[in-house]
Amino acid sequence: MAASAGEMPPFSAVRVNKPLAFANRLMAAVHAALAAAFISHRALRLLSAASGGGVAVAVAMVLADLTLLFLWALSQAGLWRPVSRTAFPERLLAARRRSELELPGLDVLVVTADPDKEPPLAVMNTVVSAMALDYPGGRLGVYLSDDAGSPLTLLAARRAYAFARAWVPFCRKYSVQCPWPERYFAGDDDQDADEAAEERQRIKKQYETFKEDIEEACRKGKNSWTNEQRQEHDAYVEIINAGSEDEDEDEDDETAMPLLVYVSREKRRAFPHHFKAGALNALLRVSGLVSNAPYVLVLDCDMSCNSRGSALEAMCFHLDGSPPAPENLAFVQFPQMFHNLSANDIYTNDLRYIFATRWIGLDGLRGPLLSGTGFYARRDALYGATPPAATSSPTQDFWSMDAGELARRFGDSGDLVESVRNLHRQQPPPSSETQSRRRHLLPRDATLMASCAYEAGTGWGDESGFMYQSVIEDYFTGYRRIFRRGWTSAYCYPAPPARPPFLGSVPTNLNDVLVQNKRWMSGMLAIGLSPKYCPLACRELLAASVPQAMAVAYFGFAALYAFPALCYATLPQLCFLRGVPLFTAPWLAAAAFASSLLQHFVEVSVARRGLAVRAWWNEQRFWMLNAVTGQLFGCVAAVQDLLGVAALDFDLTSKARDGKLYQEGVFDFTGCSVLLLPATTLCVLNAAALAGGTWRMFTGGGGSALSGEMFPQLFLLSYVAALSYPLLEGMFLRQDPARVPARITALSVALAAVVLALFR
Ligand SMILES: O=c1ccn([C@@H]2O[C@H](COP(=O)(O)OP(=O)(O)O[C@H]3O[C@H](CO)[C@@H](O)[C@H](O)[C@H]3O)[C@@H](O)[C@H]2O)c(=O)[nH]1
Ligand SMILES: [Mn+2]
Repeated sequence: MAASAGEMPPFSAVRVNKPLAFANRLMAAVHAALAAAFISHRALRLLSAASGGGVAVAVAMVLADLTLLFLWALSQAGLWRPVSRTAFPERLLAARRRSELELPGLDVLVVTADPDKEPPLAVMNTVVSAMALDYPGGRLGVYLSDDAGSPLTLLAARRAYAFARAWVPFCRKYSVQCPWPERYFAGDDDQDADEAAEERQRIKKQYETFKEDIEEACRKGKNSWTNEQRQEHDAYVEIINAGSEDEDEDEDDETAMPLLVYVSREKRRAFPHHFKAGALNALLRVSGLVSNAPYVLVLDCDMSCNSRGSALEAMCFHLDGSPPAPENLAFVQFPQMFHNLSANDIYTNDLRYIFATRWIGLDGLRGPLLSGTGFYARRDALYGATPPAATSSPTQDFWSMDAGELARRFGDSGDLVESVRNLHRQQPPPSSETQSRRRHLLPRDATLMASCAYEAGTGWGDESGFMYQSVIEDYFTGYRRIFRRGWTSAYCYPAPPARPPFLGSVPTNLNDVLVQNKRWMSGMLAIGLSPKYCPLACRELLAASVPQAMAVAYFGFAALYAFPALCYATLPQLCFLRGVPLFTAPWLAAAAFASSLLQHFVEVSVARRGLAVRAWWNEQRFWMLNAVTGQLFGCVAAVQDLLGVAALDFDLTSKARDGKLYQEGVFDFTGCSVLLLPATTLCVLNAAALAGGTWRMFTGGGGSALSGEMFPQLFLLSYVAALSYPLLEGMFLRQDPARVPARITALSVALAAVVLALFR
């Protein structure tokens, strides 16, 4: 694991995108100046304004604009210094051939929670894809956590192993690019090698049998594992390799089968299970006992490996001790990309804002935020160590800690404590004897590691492992555990048309999307507003990097967009109806608005490598919709959480829908509930105000009505109406079952009427 010495060429390169950095900074300067002028104008008018209702409206608008400016300013950190990185795995491999370095062990942690919402076949595709990564089999372990403890998933895992015994060698032999069987057999690979044709047919048959078996088992097993059993079950750990035919064969490090371990942690209603973070911590412990690899890859069950190369690419950064690999590197993040995106992505599921823009910018500072899945992290960093003097050398913390302190932090399993200490040592590759022991013998404490009581009174979830205080464990862990302690990260973004390293699935109906956003927003706002954790009050983070603190804070406060959105969706409308102008400097308002639209348009187009009008429009629309739904309810939930009224929940997204309407670019309102109500109500209100106010404006309701001062509002209301057209259509024009539910429409009309009557 020696760092690359002077004569070795670096394993990675980094390039700053200077023209883009310049353009971003220029646009930021222009917008900052315009926004400041606009807000000052408004504030000055306010000072000289008459008293009464007008002042309250003006104060609200100034506060709304200040909130927008604040969030906008925080978001600029992620545009400041965009970079792109390249990894050179062939150099790494060459160094390895010259015995200048060893590849460290790698444990892949996959989590699943519900066999109904997360079909086992898809989960097993993820498992198998990870087993087929291009990495020495003797150093690769895949751990699957099944929070439901479902016998179906266990059975599927055993079948998956049997299939992998054919699949993994096949991928190795023919250097298959796509390790994800379902996609590979659907034709996603340049299946050119004629020599492989025969074997491919044979394995395809095996895959089909495997698939049928699992689907059959799912049909038969439906409803046989009750909700009760999902929430209350014992811990169970099984090394799937044990007892398989390869017992004594392939002990060669390179050609060995990777380890596959099934873990179902104990669940009891009386014990909080901390959702995904709790599952990952159980996996960290079990894997610590079994293989204790110094690096881990975390994967959601719906995010499969789509290329075999990511492991070696990640190691190019981790094992390269000298620049340009970042110093104190804790994790290498790969982008989340998705296999079921629609070309007309009406819910902006592609997460362009994060993975194709901000992470590239943050990579030029101290690295992107931890993003839940698709990252290769150092185990010791996740355990809560402080960075060592030199990258890729082990940290000292756990070595110097006394046994009592280690036991307090990690719990009192002597074996686990020993495994933590061992992280300090430069680990030699496991001998074939250890390997074979691992494959067959479950360590003594493995089941204990997955029990409810094990964490009681320890540092798990706070000082060690993934953090529990937020349902957005990735965001919070990245911020507190990693960046605050001085670690950094790197972003490995294979710009299209390069093969996406991982592909996940997106929710395909509006309600699922909003529920997911509400979870993200509430979880992050609970951190932003927390007196203890607020990123802008975190001295260590600010000392490490102010722009990084800004980026972390941006996400911590993003839900606050709900407030300006609510103001802008009601006040200009009500005032327009009465003929009261709100934008008394029309040109300034227009310029500030235009510069913000332009900046957004440039961002989207740069990410998409071409003028992207439709994607830009989709983002404008979804941003507006989400602000008064996911973000608004996120605010409510975060405040309830902070006040201790109701704890935040992790609503799982369903991965089992076909998403036909989403693919066609049609809004699917099925299952939409009260979460959508503010949006539909405001949409009706805006349409009514637009109609009524325009009528008044042109039929001479008041002498000054036609003066230019009303035009900004006329434009704003028209813009909102155009953006919200799918909602109007869904309420009043569509007849299909996926239209807005009738009771939501009725309620929205009634609520809008009440508001109009009250503030007429
Ligand atoms: O109690 C739980 C809840 C969830 N999960 C797993 O967590 C993963 C993510 O859940 P999913 O429903 O797919 O949520 P998403 O909204 O798609 O996840 C995004 O948001 C999460 C934070 O809310 C991040 O952790 C994820 O990486 C990120 O992809 C899945 O594998 C689940 O099986 C568990 O293991 N146990
Ligand atoms: Mn997901």
